[in-house]
Amino acid sequence: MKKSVFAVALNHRSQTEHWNEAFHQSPYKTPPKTPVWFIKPRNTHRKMGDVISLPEQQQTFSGGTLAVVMGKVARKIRAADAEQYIAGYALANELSLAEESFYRPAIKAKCRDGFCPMGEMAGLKDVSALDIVTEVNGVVKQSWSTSELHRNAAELIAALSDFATLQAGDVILLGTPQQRIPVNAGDSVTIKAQGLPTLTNSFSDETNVKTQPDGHPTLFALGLNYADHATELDFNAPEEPLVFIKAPNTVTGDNCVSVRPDNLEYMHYEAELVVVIGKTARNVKRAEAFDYVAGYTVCNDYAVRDYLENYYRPNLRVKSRDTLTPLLAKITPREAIPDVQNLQLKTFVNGELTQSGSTRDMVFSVAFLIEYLSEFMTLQPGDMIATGTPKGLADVKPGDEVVVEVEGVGRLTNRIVSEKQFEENLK
Ligand SMILES: O=C(O)C/C(=C\C=C(/O)C(=O)O)C(=O)O
Ligand SMILES: [Mg+2]
Repeated sequence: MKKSVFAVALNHRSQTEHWNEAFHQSPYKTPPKTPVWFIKPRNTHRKMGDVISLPEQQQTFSGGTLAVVMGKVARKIRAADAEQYIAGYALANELSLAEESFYRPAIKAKCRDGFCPMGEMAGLKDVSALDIVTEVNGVVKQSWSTSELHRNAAELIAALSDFATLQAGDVILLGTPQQRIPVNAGDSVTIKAQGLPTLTNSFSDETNVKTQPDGHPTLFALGLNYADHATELDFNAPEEPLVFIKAPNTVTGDNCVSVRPDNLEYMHYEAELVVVIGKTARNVKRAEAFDYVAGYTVCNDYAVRDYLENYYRPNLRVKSRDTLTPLLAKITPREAIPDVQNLQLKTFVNGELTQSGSTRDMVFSVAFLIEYLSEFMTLQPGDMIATGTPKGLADVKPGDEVVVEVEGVGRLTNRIVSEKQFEENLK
């Protein structure tokens, strides 16, 4: 599996029914209006037959589901046309710790090593009422039907491809019921559905069960990792890192354009230092963290604030839109930066300084973040961590030139264009 795996929370009726009351109260206040997307990054990917290592002292739950596999590039596809973009379907297991909150579907619960095995793909004509059956050690523990989903595969493709270009081989997991199945060391879990190759994986409590995952490097990003920025947004600084993942479709390069969707109130830049991982990191202690760093680069983590849905942020619609993460390709080697916690960050819009801060003010340092992430997942060479942005956000408009820079690391320039300009250039 080389491509992106997108997943959607709260797409099964039993889940929205279960959470309905809570979603009308604080902190949610209102149920989500658009799909609550998340990503299963490459460290989670496994195949049929792989042994999956379970986290210690925390219950893991199986979530048998259907995966739709894209057959060609899909951009702004209508649900009625989605069928022709589908290569086929596969069974998958969206493994998770207990789902306790839908404030950024938590990577700590969903993105552990091995938490997304997937079976072989097959072509199926009609998946509108497909029974997805989960067996544990040969005993049926769950059976649910895709007819119980809020949005079907075509509707999810339309919603996602509206802002994220999908590639052939990209996958969308269609969701799981509220009731998940506990799995324990020694269990063998099989997911079945008529017409699809069965998916079986066994589970172990040995921590050294490894396979070599392939796939896109993961781009982690930190929310509110500078206390002054959190204050600017009327938030308290987080007590634990707020990590989200950005999909490859959002990444663009130096001197490229970024598209500001039409009819918006507020889209802002975010200058960020990006850490590039140089070697496989698991259970790394803070004191050794820099041994695992290849170097540093710079990104601009644009966000469309109009699309933040109250408490469910940041869904991919806000932070993972096509072209909204310019990233400098040049990596400054670790050795060239003696103190990464003392670098100036700046943003200039049309030549005027609008954002200025120092990596000194990070809430969670680079070393802390590597220790934190590698405690529950394997970081691999090429993975990156965008470490958050300081205070000083401002709206950007079509025609603006935006430059973000990190002292000693690099400078990244891009220009904002309207949707109309962008679409015309594509013709
Ligand atoms: O913008 C917000 O409200 C907070 C946030 C993300 C923040 C960053 O990307 C950052 O601080 O660099 C979010 O998505 O909720
Ligand atoms: Mg950011």
